Amino acid sequence: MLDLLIAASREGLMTDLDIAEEVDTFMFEGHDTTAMGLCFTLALLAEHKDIQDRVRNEIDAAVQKNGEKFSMKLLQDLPYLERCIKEALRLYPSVFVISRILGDNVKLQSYFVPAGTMIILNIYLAHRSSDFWPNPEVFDPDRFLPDRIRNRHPYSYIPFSAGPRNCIGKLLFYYHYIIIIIISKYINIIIIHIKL
Ligand code: HEM
Repeated sequence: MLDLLIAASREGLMTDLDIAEEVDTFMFEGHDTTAMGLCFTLALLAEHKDIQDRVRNEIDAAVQKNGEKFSMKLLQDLPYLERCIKEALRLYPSVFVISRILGDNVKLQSYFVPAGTMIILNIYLAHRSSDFWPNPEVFDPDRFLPDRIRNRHPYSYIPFSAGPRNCIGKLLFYYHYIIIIIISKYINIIIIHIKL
């Protein structure tokens, strides 16, 4: 990736500042988000032993079904784990606020918001709003069962933002998580409370 950016700069297509901004985007949008989300997912599994056991059983069954081979097919055959990851990102969205500057005037119910206004979108609050989520504070992966998401507001769950500038890494992160959780299946995930 860096090689491509440097090659583009040699052709005069990018400045050093452009390259620094791209590196910054990938370090923070790509690395920090994934690392934080994974920590929260593992912490939630540690706190909910019953759910952790169900994940472990699902992985065991899928590994056996796939002839003990670790393949893309195996990674796509773990619907309960997928729901756990989605639910962890609902409770702890790694990017909890985003902002936009309005290009046009917007009418929001009785509010008129003029072009040029900076809008702050609080993803954390949307994900914990009881308008969209019954018992919003509870870790319940089955909220993401197909028949329970069918009528959900399309913007009530936006850990990867939405629209043209949404996250380009939203599938890549998923496979990182699954692989790490499959590996950690072989250990018991527990939380150690350290008193400082
Ligand atoms: C749990 C993991 C991740 C979360 C929660 C996440 C979340 C987000 C969010 C909310 C945005 C939109 C920011 C905005 O609208 O202002 C975004 C953008 C972006 N993400 Fe991710 N991300 C994750 C993983 C990744 C990974 C693994 C990569 C890279 C491989 C990545 C690369 C990017 C890039 C380049 C953008 C900017 C897209 C643009 O501005 O057009 N993200 N991400």
